[in-house]
Amino acid sequence: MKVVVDHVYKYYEDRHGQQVVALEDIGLTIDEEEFVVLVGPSGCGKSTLLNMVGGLLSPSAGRICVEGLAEDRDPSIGIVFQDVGLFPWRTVAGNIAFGLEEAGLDEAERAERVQYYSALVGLSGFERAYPHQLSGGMRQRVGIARALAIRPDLLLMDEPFSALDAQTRTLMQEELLRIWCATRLSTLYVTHNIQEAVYLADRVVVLSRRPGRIVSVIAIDLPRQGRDGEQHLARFNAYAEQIWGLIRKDAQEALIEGDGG
Ligand SMILES: Nc1ncnc2c1ncn2[C@@H]1O[C@H](COP(=O)(O)OP(=O)(O)OP(=O)(O)O)[C@@H](O)[C@H]1O
Repeated sequence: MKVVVDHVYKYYEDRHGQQVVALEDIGLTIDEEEFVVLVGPSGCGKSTLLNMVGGLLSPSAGRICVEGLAEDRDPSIGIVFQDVGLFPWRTVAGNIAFGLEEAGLDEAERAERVQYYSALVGLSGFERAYPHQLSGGMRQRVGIARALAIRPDLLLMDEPFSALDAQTRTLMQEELLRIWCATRLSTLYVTHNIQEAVYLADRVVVLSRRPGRIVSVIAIDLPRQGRDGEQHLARFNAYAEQIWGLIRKDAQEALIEGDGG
């Protein structure tokens, strides 16, 4: 499935009732089996754009549509947020099965999917554990399994690893890449972290400070496996520097003026 974001604007009202332009004239596609990463300074509208693609917010102007769905139906969308929002009273299996119950799958099919997706995210053996018994990285794995278990047409991830410590984060990026290669879902991923963007993306979309506009779209022409290894280090770093060069001034200004709050 392909997502087309066509001349999209988003306006908010600030606390004085003034109209604020959060996003301006956004044009973007997420192709079939493509991993697109959004980066930009704090408050540039990354989450707003992701939420609009996910249908949680409406554009103020412009349109977002999908192409290439086999049947005439609304797309199904899996979402993973930074705060994974597991139900504390449900086990890992119960959390993964939640969307499947909503979708009316019978018990046998639910059990099969729970088993498959627990294994895919590396949680086999933890199906009966409760969220409080898991580490932060494991909770994110549950969130990913829950999002994938509904077999979505599109995967949206909003800073899913930003609350994790640096080492766990690195491991989870590797895990995500492995999982993504197994599913190859069209994915939109938001992050502040430029290394993470270069590591994961087919294309990195750089947004400017408010009003958020697309400053640049950078195709990462590196192999998926071993992308950050010795062999590709110089090019990996060159991409990261290029992106940081595009964001740096805006990020400094956002820091001083306190955007995003
Ligand atoms: N409900 C709202 N009402 C008013 N303004 C809002 C609302 N939601 C977001 N904004 C403003 O719109 C802009 C974009 O917010 P958004 O959260 O999408 O940015 P972001 O790039 O995801 O930020 P961050 O990187 O800090 O998470 C910000 O200036 C924010 O303050």
